[in-house]
Amino acid sequence: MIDVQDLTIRYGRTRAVDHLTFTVKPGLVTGFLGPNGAGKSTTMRAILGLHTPAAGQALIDGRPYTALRRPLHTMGALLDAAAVHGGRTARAHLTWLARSNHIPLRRVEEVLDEAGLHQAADRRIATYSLGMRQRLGIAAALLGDPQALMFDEPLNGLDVEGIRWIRDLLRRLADQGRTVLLSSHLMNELALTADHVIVIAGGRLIADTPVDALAARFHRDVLVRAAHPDRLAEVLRAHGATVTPGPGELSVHGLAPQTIGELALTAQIPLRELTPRTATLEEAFLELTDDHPQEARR
Ligand SMILES: Nc1ncnc2c1ncn2[C@@H]1O[C@H](COP(=O)(O)OP(=O)(O)OP(=O)(O)O)[C@@H](O)[C@H]1O
Repeated sequence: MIDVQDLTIRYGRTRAVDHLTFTVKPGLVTGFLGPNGAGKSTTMRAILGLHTPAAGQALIDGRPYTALRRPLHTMGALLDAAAVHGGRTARAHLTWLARSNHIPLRRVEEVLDEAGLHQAADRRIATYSLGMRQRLGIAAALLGDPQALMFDEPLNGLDVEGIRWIRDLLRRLADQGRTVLLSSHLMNELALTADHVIVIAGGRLIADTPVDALAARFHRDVLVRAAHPDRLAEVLRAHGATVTPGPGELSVHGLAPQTIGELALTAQIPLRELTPRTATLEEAFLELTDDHPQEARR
């Protein structure tokens, strides 16, 4: 469990994170979303104790990261895939990490396998693509077999196969009951990956919701095509709907598709199309951040 409580982080006069509160629960993949500069990386660094908050705190299983006795066994993190020594091989890097954290060396082979890096394990990291570095960073995060995992923009630089790999891995980790938090500025990419999303803009929380509920909340209207649109519009309005006629179609707000169908049947008006329209997650996200223009811009 990751608990962010009233967290405020300043860079000089900029408040990068502003009284932010949320909880990341075990057993779910939680997406951490926000436009560039929203404060995601700053929050993640603060969770790892790399920033001193101006107010509030971030706890992992009830303790600040810096107070964890065996941090790599409790929380694994990938913040910046480029931040590894290019002259080393992946195996040497992981071996050094394992040795310095009292982790059995067999874990090195296990995480190399998990990350699909076995064949490249003895190559210098400098020769790795960004996607391979992401895999190595994830392998390092998994090394201590931690209950909580946090990845900053792990989908960046991955090809289609890499994205599928990471989706499966995150799902497996969550199904094992672990706490999984990953950030992204790309809503639609996360839609297929996350169960729950926390959305921030300008360092403030703007949504903390299951992914499905977010899409449902941005339910738009029902598109209706009918044999007698004018007559149907009258019927629907009489039942409380707001109807906006368009070329050959009606946009209906305020009535469920099922009700519209039943009313049309009763009025003996043949329907040709009845389509509920929801915003894509990307549109929902833009709408959310548009509600907070001053924050999103800052
Ligand atoms: N070292 C720093 N010094 C000063 N300001 C910073 C520093 N790092 C980040 N900021 C500012 O803090 C705010 C939050 O940045 P942060 O990197 O946490 O956002 P983010 O959501 O991770 O965005 P991105 O996806 O672009 O990394 C931004 O306004 C950014 O310009």
